[in-house]
Amino acid sequence: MNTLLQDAIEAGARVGLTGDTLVINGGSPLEGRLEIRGAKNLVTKAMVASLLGETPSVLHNVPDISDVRVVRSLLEIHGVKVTDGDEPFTLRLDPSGVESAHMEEIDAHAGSSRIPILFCGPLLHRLGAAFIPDLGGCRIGDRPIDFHLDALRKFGAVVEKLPQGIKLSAPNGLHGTQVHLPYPSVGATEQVLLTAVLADGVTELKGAAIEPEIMDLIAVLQKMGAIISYEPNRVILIEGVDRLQGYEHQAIFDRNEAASWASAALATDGDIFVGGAKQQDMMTFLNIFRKAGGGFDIKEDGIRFYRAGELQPVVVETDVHPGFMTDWQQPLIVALTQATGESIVHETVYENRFGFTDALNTMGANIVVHPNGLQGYPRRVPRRNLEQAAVITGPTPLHGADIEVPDLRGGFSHLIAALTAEGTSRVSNVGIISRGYENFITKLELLGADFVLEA
Ligand SMILES: CC(=O)N[C@H]1[C@@H](OP(=O)(O)OP(=O)(O)OC[C@H]2O[C@@H](n3ccc(=O)[nH]c3=O)[C@H](O)[C@@H]2O)O[C@H](CO)[C@@H](O)[C@@H]1O
Ligand SMILES: C=C(OP(=O)(O)O)C(=O)O
Repeated sequence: MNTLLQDAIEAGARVGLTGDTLVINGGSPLEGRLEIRGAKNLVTKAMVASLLGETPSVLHNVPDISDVRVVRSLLEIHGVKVTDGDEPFTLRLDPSGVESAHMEEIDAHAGSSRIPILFCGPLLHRLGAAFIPDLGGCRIGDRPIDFHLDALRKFGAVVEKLPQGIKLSAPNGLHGTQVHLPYPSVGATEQVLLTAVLADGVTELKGAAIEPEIMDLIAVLQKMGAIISYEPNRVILIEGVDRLQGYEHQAIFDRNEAASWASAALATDGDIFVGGAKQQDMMTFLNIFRKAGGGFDIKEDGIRFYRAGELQPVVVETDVHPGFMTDWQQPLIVALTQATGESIVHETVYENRFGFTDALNTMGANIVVHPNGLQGYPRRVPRRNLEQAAVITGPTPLHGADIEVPDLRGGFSHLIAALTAEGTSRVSNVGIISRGYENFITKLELLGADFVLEA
């Protein structure tokens, strides 16, 4: 690939363009070394937390992904001065000039990400009012925000639903409260944390999500002066304080990106060293990866992933932490199409997260999706009404096809499928992948992938 073309693709990825098509010649292993940076699912939230401080914050290990650019822009229209730090991959966020944004500027962010909902608490504390545009993020289910709004009302917020979003005010301030989440929602837990830290009094959150990215957000908030304790059985206690300062923090690595490249090594019979990956937060993934025939070497500075033998079928149930994360199943399923026997993936977190398998079937895979889940199978995770299951029967050689990226993780799995398949594939809409995978085009090139960009 020539340099101009490379620059063009990277520029496209930087602005989050969605129209690009990669023409991929598959069938060769991905081999080499790449570095990953901070987690999309922490960095964006830590950026929002900067709104709560009275002094500037400094965030290290920030990836160049489009979700970060969306949050940066939202912070900027609210008067936060966001500048590149002195070191690479560092942002300095100065909230001293926070102000109400103009409606049309906020509107421009409608549908771009799910993070705007987390501006509620911080903006209510800083300005007494907030307007949140309609949310974006991956279309993988209904993705309601009822837990968020119920919790905000308990703190004393008044919520008004408008056609373009929601309007919030807190005429009597925000007060500590008791919240019991019906399901350990990541976003709703973060909503409670970001609201409770400056609320008047103590908040008890039951049924909290405890993903590593949430623990890292708690670390950020503690650095700012918050008092948060994590009790047994998913209970978090937050003692509200009067003021918070800025933080300096190194974001936790992106375990979703690490798991994606690991699955790419497994599917293509490759060998990939993922610099920055850490064992501790990937243990559940590593167990399944090993059972599926993957090998890994844990090093101080990252993890090497490869095939250790014949691929084996596995049964996986996605779950909240410390379970197998829903964002890991799509890339892994591509590898499972090459395993001998029947694998089953029970998707218990979202109700519509197997749409990407249609494209895999057109490439020769044998994947049957059961929209209401599979009854009668022994299960570790209690069944939820929204559950789906995919049965993957392999091995099935994959062949090239024209496919369109539907969402972030499904999109990455399409890339892996095209790289695994014999022949040529046209993968369109790849810009979406830049929401969560920094410079994925450069990384593919580093790993020896054979592809060109079709304008
Ligand atoms: C930006 C970010 O961090 N995204 C992650 C976050 O998404 P997100 O925070 O949106 O996911 P949640 O944990 O909130 O959602 C989990 C489940 O709870 C339901 N729910 C959630 C909120 C609510 O008010 N009502 C409700 O019913 C959802 O529809 C879903 O079925 O956690 C997910 C689960 O680990 C990951 O897949 C996403 O990558
Ligand atoms: C579902 C995801 O992200 P978001 O919540 O930002 O849509 C994801 O990262 O796979």
